[in-house]
Amino acid sequence: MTSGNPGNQAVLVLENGERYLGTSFGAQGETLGEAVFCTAMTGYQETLTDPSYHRQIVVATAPQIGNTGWNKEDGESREGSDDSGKIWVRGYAVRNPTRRVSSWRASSSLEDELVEQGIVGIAGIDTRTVVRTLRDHGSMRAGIFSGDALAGPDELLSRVVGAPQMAGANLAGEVSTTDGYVVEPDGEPRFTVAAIDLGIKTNTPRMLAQRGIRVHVLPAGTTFDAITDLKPDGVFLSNGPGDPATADQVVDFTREVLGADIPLLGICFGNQILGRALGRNTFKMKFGHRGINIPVIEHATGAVSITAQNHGFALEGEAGEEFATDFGTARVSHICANDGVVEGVELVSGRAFSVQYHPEAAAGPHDAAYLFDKFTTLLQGARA
Ligand SMILES: NC(=O)CC[C@H](N)C(=O)O
Repeated sequence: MTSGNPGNQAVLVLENGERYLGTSFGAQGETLGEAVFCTAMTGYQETLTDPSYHRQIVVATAPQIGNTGWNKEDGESREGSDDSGKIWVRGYAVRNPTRRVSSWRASSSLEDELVEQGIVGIAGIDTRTVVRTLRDHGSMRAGIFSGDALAGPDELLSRVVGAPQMAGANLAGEVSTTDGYVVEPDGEPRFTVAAIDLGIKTNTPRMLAQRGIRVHVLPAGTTFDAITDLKPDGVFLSNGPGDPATADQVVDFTREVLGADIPLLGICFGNQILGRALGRNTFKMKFGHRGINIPVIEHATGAVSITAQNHGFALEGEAGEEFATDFGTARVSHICANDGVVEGVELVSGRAFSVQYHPEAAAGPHDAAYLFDKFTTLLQGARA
């Protein structure tokens, strides 16, 4: 298994007019999205299949990508060709794709999978310079063009600036399950949780099920009345793509959950939703947090977790800040050690909590896995 077509030209065009000439990687054609960078050294399969990356062109800071090929186990999206997960990124920009796959788990190469799923990518560009641009000027719209889509510079730039912005994008409905499904624990279920799929990663229901939870994964747009029929012990709000400021329906839903005193856990988009339900606003970050070694401080204890993250928006707030809500006092529970951005909120009662990072750690460190245990303890306590 080798990466093919190294001779074919491709160009990455940024909204600010910068152009990076490289070779086509994966499918050929045109793709448009928001260019963001991810600093993970491993876990590209999980990154590419994370539905939160919908409409984004990911630039990998790790220079060598593709070493372990593509396998049937690590996909984070349920759909896709065979079981290895649908690729949700809009495009992929890398420095140096590996020429030979080296893993006993690989069923194909990364490039073959990109071709198979029609994902346009680019290789051989100076990704360090692209990342510096995105860091200095912020995430911005971009396009990758190759094959028949290659055209004059002005034409390509006008294609890029004609694409929609990420701010204001309402995307959860585009990635969510339409029918819903159930993930069962191995033994007898101890609890039932209604999980709202705003772009859920496969490992999240898996980690809940490992704790004896029957997980009903439900479409975005599910109403509070619809979940009460399930008599859930708790509600989970998933990660997902797009601008949380557009997610009014699920914010209203969450306020009903909080009003009914049902235990609630949120991850990433789910953290932004809980924050909004508690009366906070979100904002678009300059270039976001995307990687698997981002340090987060728990305000109450000072404990630091190294976390997996992928977000471009955040909640407004300060470390440890307490604020009044319609559901009792809430507080900012976690912040990012790098830049002070809010990384978690909770009701002081303990009934609802959420984090901006990814305890399911796919890929990533397991420092935050205890949060699923904390949720299970909350479900148990709510029954007593
Ligand atoms: N991974 C996520 O859930 C991302 C949430 C949101 N789309 C953001 O970019 O901030």
